[in-house]
Amino acid sequence: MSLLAALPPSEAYQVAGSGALPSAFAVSELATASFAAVGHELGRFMQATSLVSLPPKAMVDHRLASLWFGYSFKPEGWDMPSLWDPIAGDYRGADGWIRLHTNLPHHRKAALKVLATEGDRAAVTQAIKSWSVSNLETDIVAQGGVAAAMRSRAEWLDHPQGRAVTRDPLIGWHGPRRITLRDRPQARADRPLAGLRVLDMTRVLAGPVSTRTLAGFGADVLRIDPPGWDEPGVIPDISLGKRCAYLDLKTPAGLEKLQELLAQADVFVHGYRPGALDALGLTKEVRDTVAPNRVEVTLDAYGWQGPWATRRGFDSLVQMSAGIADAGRVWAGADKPTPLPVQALDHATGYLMAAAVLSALTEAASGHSIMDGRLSLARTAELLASLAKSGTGDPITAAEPGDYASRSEESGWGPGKRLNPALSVGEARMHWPVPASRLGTSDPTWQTT
Ligand SMILES: CC(C)(COP(=O)(O)OP(=O)(O)OC[C@H]1O[C@@H](n2cnc3c(N)ncnc32)[C@H](O)[C@@H]1OP(=O)(O)O)[C@@H](O)C(=O)NCCC(=O)NCCSC(=O)C(=O)O
Repeated sequence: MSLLAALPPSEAYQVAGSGALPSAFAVSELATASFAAVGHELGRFMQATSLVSLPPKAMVDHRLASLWFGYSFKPEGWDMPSLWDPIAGDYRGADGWIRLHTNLPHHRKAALKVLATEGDRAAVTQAIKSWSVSNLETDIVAQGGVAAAMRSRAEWLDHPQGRAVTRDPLIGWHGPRRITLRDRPQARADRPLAGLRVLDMTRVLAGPVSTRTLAGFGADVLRIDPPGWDEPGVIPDISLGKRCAYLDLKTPAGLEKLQELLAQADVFVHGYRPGALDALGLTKEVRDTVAPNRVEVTLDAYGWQGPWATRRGFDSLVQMSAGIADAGRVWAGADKPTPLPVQALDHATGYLMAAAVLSALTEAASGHSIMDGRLSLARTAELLASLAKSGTGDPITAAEPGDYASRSEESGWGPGKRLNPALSVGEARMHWPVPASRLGTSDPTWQTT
């Protein structure tokens, strides 16, 4: 059994272009290598499913790969909503810095409750001044909120959770199973994932990047969210190529419908913290019973062992915890947290999740048993920290008109331009006939038969 364990060696793929996102870390190198991981695994899958006789070499456009780690969509004649809630951000406490993540209403409520303020930014700044940042982090997390104190790399590597993360493999594979893949007569060398049904229960950026990637090679992706859920700052970017439906899994009818969809899915990708799916009635036993032939890949924020294994989290918080924002501060000569220029932990984890799905599909197509794959933002941070910067060429700062497709995309909000794809694998070039659409706008049904 050889399930994906690491980034592919550089001789396994071709790269065009040069440049680097300005950073203390090898962000552009990570971007190119994580696209390459998808391409490499897709090539192997194409061979395993007899779409090609030999795996074609992946071709990654280095500049575009870096740009896709930022925003892929540029609205024409309208503005994207802000990515951040007005209170989200970095604050100085009595003994250091802390970041609050308040984009989701229940996370905002938890933070404001601990700070005992109704809260505009000025009131929150004032309230945090007297707090020890690690006490504040503990109290907000205890209320079901999300926040992270800034730690140095050395502090993180000495922290019980930092130590636990370094014991996690890049992709943890668990629970060997044998599965039988469905025939997909639609699949072709230029659209290798056509007909592949991917059930997507991921949120914000990391998980949704993985399913956007699979859709880019033809997969039928159906995203499920709780009724009313929205992430306005990111959905136009990451709902590309997907259909999005609401289902209330706390009702018997919603749960039954979800199980029906899962039973028909080839792939299940989710970003529910350890235990969160179980609480909704979708335990591993239920998933194995309902959908024994699925491939399953998931992510969490802080890793799969250690005291923070079930902690809620986002890229910008993991950057604070894991010493990335502090190393950026030192590199930039700044007096405040300095994060990566893009949310690289999310994006790299997303592409690696897509590569993990393809790796498991290849094993299954080759008649081997598979396992469920687990990734985390914190483990991806360790991968980033281990990469050397090799960047030559001009800094990659912002996308230019030539980086975008010439034709506009009619998204669910209005027209816009999408970045040109960064990856091709033989005849297969990423593209998305389905434009970005709002959450909850499709029926919870599969498009492909
Ligand atoms: C994404 C999260 C932070 C979201 O946090 P929360 O909304 O607080 O998560 P929870 O799972 O606890 O869900 C909150 C509640 O919603 C309920 N819930 C969830 N889905 C449903 C549906 N479909 N129907 C009904 N109810 C639902 C769930 O049971 C909980 O109920 P109650 O228990 O009754 O309240 C977390 O899930 C997480 O850390 N996931 C792992 C890492 C990850 O994916 N992070 C986002 C990507 S990082 C990223 O993209 C970025 O940084 O940007």
